[in-house]
Amino acid sequence: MAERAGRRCCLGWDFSTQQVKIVAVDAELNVFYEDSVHFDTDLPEFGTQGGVHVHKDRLTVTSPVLMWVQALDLILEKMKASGFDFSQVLALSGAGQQHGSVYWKTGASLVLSSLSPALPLCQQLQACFSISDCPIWMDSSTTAQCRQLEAAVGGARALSCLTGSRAYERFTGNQIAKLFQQNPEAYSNSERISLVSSFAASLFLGGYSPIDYSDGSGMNLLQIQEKVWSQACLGACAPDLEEKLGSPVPSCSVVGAISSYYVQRYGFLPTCQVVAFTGDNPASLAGMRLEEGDFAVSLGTSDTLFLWLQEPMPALEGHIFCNPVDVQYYMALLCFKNGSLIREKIRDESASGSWNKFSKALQSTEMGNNGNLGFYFDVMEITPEIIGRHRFNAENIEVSAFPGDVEIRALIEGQFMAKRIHAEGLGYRVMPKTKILATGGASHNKDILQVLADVFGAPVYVMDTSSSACVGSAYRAFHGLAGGAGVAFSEVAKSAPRPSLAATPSPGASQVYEALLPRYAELEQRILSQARRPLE
Ligand SMILES: Nc1ncnc2c1ncn2[C@@H]1O[C@H](COP(=O)(O)OP(=O)(O)O)[C@@H](O)[C@H]1O
Ligand SMILES: O=C(CO)[C@@H](O)[C@H](O)COP(=O)(O)O
Repeated sequence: MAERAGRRCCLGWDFSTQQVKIVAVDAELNVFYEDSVHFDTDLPEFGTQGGVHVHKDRLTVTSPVLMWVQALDLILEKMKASGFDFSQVLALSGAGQQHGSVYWKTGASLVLSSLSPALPLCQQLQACFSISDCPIWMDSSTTAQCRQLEAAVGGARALSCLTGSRAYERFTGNQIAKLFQQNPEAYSNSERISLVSSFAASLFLGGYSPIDYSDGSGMNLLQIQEKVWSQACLGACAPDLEEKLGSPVPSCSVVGAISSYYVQRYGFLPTCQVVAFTGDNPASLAGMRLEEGDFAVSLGTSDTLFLWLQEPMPALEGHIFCNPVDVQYYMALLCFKNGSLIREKIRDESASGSWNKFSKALQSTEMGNNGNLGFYFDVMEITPEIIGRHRFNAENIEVSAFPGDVEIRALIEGQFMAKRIHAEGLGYRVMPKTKILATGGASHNKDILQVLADVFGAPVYVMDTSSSACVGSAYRAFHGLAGGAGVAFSEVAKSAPRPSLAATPSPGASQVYEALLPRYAELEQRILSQARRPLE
């Protein structure tokens, strides 16, 4: 997309699972530049599928750290080639896929702070990481470490009250504990441990960026009320961890000025400020300017559902994070691992790989799918912990297959019923004024959004760009620049374009789903109890 000269702007980055994306947002909060680098297709030499490597045990999932570095080189070169005027950038911020961790080798900070503008980052940072493949949010290999952490702090509920979540396999503290137990040398050779978000900020700073409170809440290490690392959790995970993490900071903090590397190589001004990076879901909350009572549904690689919370309500399911735009508040989040990738698989199997045909199947089938329901968890789901595909006919009898169109509707209805049931299980209710704000790649698909509106019985809104994490990051950069905590984020973002209406509930939807939702919940329980039985 061509740059328009002379626009003062902030940049918003997103280092997500499948790609690195960027937007430039001008002072009137209009997006005027968008770009992305897709890991699988633009950097095939790393051999990722969906941006990740799934290991032989099917539980360990990693991404190469140098792929993220090279993606940044590539996207900056693309911007430069398009004539983007970096001297107009006042500040930048960004987001990262949550929970993933990067291990900087002893001595790396020296390399980071003395980068030569003549060379790309990836050439200079090659030897800077004590492990080349970083654990990411899809990893579920740390069950033993989760149980150890919960035991150390008095159980799952105690951990949830302290850190906002019971122990989850993908949460960074448990991943660090696994690294320390299995590869103590790599752990002790790491002078700093970053989240993907703070790692990306560090690349821009030319020095280590602190972890922000909101993304830091996804580690099982941060006391979300006091906003300090929990000594009990640190101690249970690995020795000397506090110094490797650095102190956490409010999400709206300016963490420094951009490194001279970017000034000399790309023409940024040395005054360009870097505002703390955060998690992609918190950044989306900022981008969608979520209000209390609204539900946000992100349909990216993962599906997530999140909302703004006044008070933390820790539970044994779901997560409470510190709020990324107002340090007094919180956000609740549910994560569903089988999101876009299973939609793609069913599209390939039942709609010849075409989103168009997938949509036609949704259009040609009835709400409620004549009573046919499905659960599609090709990888171990997070919410709830189920694996496998399970299909039921209107008599609740498990069947082995559905016709293609029925399969597609069963998948999409099932995905949204699960979201509503689990959100309601935590006490969050759809009210008459509830809006659903949808984002992520699949929010391009109006027919998927129609099912979302029908299942929730609420209107669905979308932003002009499906990359609300990038847009939210740019808004957060303006917020940090304006003074951060001393200024209301809503004031800074007030002129931002409003989301537009994409779908309203169809007539009769509430009757159909009021009948179907309890059935879905019962069948989910049935699958869960069958899965548990062999262990008992
Ligand atoms: N028209 C569409 N209908 C449904 N899903 C789509 C459509 N276009 C893109 N997607 C999905 O969007 C996903 C990428 O979403 P995105 O939010 O960019 O991911 P992430 O930020 O996790 O890298 C792809 O995996 C793809 O399945
Ligand atoms: O694990 C979570 C949230 O807890 C995921 O939502 C990750 O943050 C990945 O995000 P996407 O790349 O799917 O947007």
